Amino acid sequence: MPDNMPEEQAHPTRCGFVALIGAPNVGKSTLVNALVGSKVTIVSRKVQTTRALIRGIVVEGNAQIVLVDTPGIFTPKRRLDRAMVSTAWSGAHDADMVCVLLDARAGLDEEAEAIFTKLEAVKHPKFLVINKIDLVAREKLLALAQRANERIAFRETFMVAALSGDGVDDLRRALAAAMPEGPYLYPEDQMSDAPLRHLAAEITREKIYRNLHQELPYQSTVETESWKEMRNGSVRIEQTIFVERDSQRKIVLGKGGATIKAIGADARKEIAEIVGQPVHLFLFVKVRDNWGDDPERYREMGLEFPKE
Ligand SMILES: Nc1nc2c(ncn2[C@@H]2O[C@H](COP(=O)(O)OP(=O)(O)OP(=O)(O)O)[C@@H](O)[C@H]2O)c(=O)[nH]1
Repeated sequence: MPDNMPEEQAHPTRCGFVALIGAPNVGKSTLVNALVGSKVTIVSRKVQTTRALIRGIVVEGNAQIVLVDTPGIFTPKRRLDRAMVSTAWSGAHDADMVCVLLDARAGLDEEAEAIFTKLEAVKHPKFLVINKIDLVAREKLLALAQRANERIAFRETFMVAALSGDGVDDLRRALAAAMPEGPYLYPEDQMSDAPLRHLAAEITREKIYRNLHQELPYQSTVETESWKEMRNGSVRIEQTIFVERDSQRKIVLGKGGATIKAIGADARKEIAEIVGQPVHLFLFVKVRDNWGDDPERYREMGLEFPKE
């Protein structure tokens, strides 16, 4: 580049927020991972695993795209579920644009219809992303894209398979081009602004699901209580797993502590990979009654506490 042409003038940077909206299990977390190219949020076969807004940050060309990975939007029953839903929708209103995800196989089912109805009030530019195209025949995809576009005026429609990365590059480029001009909001090498403590807690939570399958559905939460950098370059992390009943505590501990040991070993390995230093992980299991009604737990998860 010639000296008399500063880079900013030749290529003004772009930066903006993209809210991902979709029914549970549509593949939002997988898509964030595919767009970012590194693991930032948890992928699970079980629905509703994303409790807080975790952002992935993508740099594409001269644009920084901040992805707001919204929790599954569904009919809220419990108080915690209502908090997730309202956080998700406020994310949509705050963003520069909205990516609406549809599961190619599920199509415009009841859940998708409910989301589309709510989307009518969201004025931001919208992309339609039909995911899991590997599972459905082409003609069906085209018909689905057409029907969805008759309901909502999408700016563009993308067909992707987030799991294999098919179509993801096109989507990333289009998102970059759609971002408003402006300076980067995050350092260029940052992939996620989720604090490491929170990420570490999410990793342990994922390992609990992995190790316990159906035994302990959605009644546990994990908090990182302490994070100490040691002089020898390792980090000492203490986490508490909160459950609702003593019977659940016993399940998490397992016979002779076997289950908690396995959870700890899995989590420690993955956290160490992410922080790039040796990790000593200490897990505690505590019973807390009705944590689902405790405002403090919501704040720690980055959610607003719903009034009713
Ligand atoms: N076949 C196929 N499966 C996919 C694809 N993308 C995601 N999945 C699977 O769909 C399931 C749900 O994916 P997630 O990324 O956890 O879904 P989510 O929308 O983030 O779910 P919540 O966090 O619960 O809202 C996982 O088993 C993924 O492996 C895809 O392109 N093709």
